[in-house]
Amino acid sequence: MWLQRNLRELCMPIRINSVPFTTRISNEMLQPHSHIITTPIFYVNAAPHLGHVYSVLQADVQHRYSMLCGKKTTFSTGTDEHGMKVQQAATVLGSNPYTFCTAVSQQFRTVFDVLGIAYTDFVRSSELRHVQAVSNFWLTLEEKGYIYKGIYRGWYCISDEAFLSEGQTMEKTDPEGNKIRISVESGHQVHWMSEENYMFRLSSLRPLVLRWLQSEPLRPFHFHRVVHQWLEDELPDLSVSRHRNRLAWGIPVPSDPSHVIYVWLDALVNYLTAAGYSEPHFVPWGPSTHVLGKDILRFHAIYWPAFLLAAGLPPPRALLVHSHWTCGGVKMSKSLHNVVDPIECMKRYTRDGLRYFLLRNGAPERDCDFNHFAVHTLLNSELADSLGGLLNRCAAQAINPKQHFPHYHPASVPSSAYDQLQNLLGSLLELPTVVHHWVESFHVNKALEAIDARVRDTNAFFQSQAPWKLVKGDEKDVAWGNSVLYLTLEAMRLYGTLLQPAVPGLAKAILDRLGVSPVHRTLKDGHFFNAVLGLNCFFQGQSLGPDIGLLFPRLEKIL
Ligand SMILES: Nc1ncnc2c1ncn2[C@@H]1O[C@H](COP(=O)(O)OP(=O)(O)OP(=O)(O)O)[C@@H](O)[C@H]1O
Repeated sequence: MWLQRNLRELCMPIRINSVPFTTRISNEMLQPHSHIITTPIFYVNAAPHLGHVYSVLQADVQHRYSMLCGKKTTFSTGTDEHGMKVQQAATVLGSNPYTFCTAVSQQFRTVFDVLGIAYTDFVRSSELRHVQAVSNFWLTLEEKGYIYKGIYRGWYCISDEAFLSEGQTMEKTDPEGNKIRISVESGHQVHWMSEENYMFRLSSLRPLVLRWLQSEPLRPFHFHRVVHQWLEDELPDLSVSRHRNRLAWGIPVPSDPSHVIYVWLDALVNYLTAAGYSEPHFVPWGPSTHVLGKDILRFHAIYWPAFLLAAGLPPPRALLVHSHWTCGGVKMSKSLHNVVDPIECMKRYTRDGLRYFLLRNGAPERDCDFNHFAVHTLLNSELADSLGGLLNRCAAQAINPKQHFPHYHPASVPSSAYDQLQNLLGSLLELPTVVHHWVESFHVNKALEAIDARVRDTNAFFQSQAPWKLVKGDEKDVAWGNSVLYLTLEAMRLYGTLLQPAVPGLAKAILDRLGVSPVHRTLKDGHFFNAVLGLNCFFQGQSLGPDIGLLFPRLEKIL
């Protein structure tokens, strides 16, 4: 009775960090929206590093989390293969651009596969379907009167493939003592450009882009303010082609092959390519969620919605923006050669170890420095000791000789355990909603932090109730000992379910060890803590799966 009454109270809406949550799994979480999740296509001027892997990993979590909620999502990534930087990199190697791109694109694909990225489409911007999509998109913009021929005079940054106003550049003295101009944002050198090319009427779209921004598509919200500020500054029309004499490696303007299409217009359309834009019966695309680094915010938050609105297509539903991984405080970057190799990291920490570290330590609104000591400390503490330790303790042969989910006995709860049990259950019942809130707001780090905190609480509960002693006691003690085991196994089942998007391999190992069938691994079909809630719980009495040994062996000290 006590527990039933208190659980009713526990199911009331509660507030955490002043964010209102309703407990348990709400219908809103399980709406079967169908939408597309994307990463930017990655520029193939050199092999992938940890920063790229982080971007694609964040998108992978969004995709896998949508599936966990029973939603239909597609997830596209790929490689951006046109432009001056690729042309130059291929020339240096004496290769032709396409051969060069094929090799580097394959490197990206291999890293993503090894990392377990569950993309449903991989777009190469050199593919025919993409070339067709870009050509069709250009023709639509032209038909709707958004393209005209004009003279572009201004600064251009080859490294960022970006046009910059005077105010976005500054003067600097290079190490040889020469005065050069650089981009304020990226620090890369800019050059003066004056040439006739095709222009896009970006300035006329400012009101529509501002209206779209009112729907607050940017997460975290901090980036909304940044974009709003940009839109208040001058917004000149955008040069969207280069003369073929200067850049040959690109998609030709359909009506004028002496020009190639601006690489960012080309690259952004990959999202439409993945949605089938070049197919004859393209159905206007549904809600789109783009994951991107803050360095390419302007292209995604101003140019991309403007292009879409001009073409009569819906602008993105959400832009999930992350910050950068740094090495010694400097952005990890191909051109600076200060990169960390993701394959080496996976050899050292395992695939899920690396996934967990990046997702748990990377924060969307601030840069994060990579160092091996931090990886060791985190993985040993949270995966090996805390999560792995808890699984071992509640599933161990010695304490659970029948190797099953014992029955829960409501009447067995001793009064000395009321408060701890009530607090633990309260936080466990609300955990799916807490995780949902953080994943939706693009704070996967905080979702993992919340799970880790509950794992620690469960360990503390297990330690203080000492079921290994209870199961050897009298009938009442045995009933409570079994209830403690049931609660801990259920908590573990909840963690295994919620961890699937972030660390699919470890989560699978947990759920396999608990004997959870594949159909009960979604949020909808989890039915967590039913026995405590007075509902039918078919996990009671069910056998555990085979022993898996250590979930995550402790890492040796770094020498
Ligand atoms: N250090 C990083 N941390 C997080 N994400 C990154 C990092 N570097 C790149 N990315 C992500 O990958 C995308 C593509 O990056 P890009 O190819 O420009 O990498 P880069 O190493 O900075 O290259 P370059 O040195 O040639 O400018 C970025 O827009 C961003 O989303």
